[in-house]
Amino acid sequence: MNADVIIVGAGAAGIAAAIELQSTNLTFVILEARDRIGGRAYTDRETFAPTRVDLGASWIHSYGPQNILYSFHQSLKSEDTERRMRGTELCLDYDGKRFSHEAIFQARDIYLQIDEHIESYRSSKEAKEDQSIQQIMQAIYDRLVPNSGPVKRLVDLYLSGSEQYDAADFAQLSGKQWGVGAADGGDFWVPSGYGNLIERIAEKHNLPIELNTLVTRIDTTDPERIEITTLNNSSKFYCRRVIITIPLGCLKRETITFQPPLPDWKRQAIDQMGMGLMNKLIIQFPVCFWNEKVASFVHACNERRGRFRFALCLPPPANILIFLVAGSFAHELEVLSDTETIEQIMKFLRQIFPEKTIPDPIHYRLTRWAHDPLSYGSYSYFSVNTGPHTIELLARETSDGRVQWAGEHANIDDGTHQWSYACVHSAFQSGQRAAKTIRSQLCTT
Ligand SMILES: Cc1cc2nc3c(=O)[nH]c(=O)nc-3n(C[C@H](O)[C@H](O)[C@H](O)COP(=O)(O)OP(=O)(O)OC[C@H]3O[C@@H](n4cnc5c(N)ncnc54)[C@H](O)[C@@H]3O)c2cc1C
Repeated sequence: MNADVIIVGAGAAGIAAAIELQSTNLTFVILEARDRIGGRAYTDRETFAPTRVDLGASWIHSYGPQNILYSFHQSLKSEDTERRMRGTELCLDYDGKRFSHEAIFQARDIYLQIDEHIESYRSSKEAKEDQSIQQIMQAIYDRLVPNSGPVKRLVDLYLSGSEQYDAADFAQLSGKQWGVGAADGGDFWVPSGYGNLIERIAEKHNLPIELNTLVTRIDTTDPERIEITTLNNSSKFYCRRVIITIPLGCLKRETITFQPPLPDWKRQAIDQMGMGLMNKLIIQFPVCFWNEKVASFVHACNERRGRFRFALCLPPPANILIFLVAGSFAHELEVLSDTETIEQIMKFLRQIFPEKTIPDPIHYRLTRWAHDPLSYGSYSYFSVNTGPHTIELLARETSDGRVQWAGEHANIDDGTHQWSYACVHSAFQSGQRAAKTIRSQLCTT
């Protein structure tokens, strides 16, 4: 098959690139390995029906009229009643009790001092060498945080919020990039599912997508045409330009062979940028044994930061708890069986709700994004010695501009406050940018 442009991957980046190409007279097709579109934005409609639950992205970050995905949501939202996640957030100690005001006050103060310390390292010109957040904060942490007790647990809880957001541990995260790329604005929970929204955007545009088509090789040796080999059909695809949107985790594992091999600078950027892990443990109960006005809870623990630290609570009739686990703890859980993980969660729930009789779950779904061969992780993070310059390399074209790169990890910093990475709208923006470049290369008007 021949096309002017082939887009590899039908996640947010691939779909955005295709929509952009529709305004040209170029022929194009998206090749997608899965039997569905959306990639890491995927809504499970079956397990908890009629409730829909996102297994990947669920919030439009920095939402508002400037965010194209929020604009799409507003124009397509017939089935959504607009709402953010409302309700209270509970903050629970390891045994389910509330913290005293005094402990909260003290812990906040210490947390702000640690945060300020990392921030001053980040902005100081002397800090030429990058270090992990763990290294930067160790001394001040040891000095300010008590060895045990509620204040320590609370400080750990506050700190682990950043680890959860970045889907990696402080020992891996770059101190120089602390807070970089976290665009302003609130988070909007897409009630009918972020994956569902992406599907509806694609449907509305009636995009040409070949599902179940795993790309294995991209050959740019011939200057006239690029040859694309797929696993499941003997015929090859030929094109003038290709846009690669497969996840950073797949690029790290070299799931596609490039001929000629990728230049060293590209390979190094792929190797250096971090691929984080965030998993969702979604559990449905026959009854709502928690206060149904509670929208989420955070939990402090004794042993180590960031275990079952955060759960979203969907009220009746859904009766669903969604735990978000990240970093090394998420990796540890991925290798356990479902039964072992559910046992851990039930033990945990019985510990924090000791006065309740908690029934066994009726349905559950546990994601394993690190073992998914079409993502190998959840989303990118700045590891030590990486930064926006690494994203610029990840996004930079190869093969004389015939190969364009997009995806959540390849959204170039445009110098505005709107810039972001590692999220659905960064993927979308990167796809638009790649397609615009091809339009400027191949179209005269
Ligand atoms: C648990 C979790 C929670 C998240 N929460 C949020 C959130 O609340 N808000 C937010 O904005 N972001 C969130 N994210 C991140 C967000 O989901 C991603 O940044 C975004 O969806 C990435 O889009 P993409 O197009 O770059 O990649 P993908 O969506 O991964 O698309 C790439 C596509 O390429 C396909 N592919 C891979 N290899 C091949 C191949 N060889 N041949 C053909 N096709 C291939 C894949 O199947 C996939 O469909 C979350 C992610 C996870 C996992």
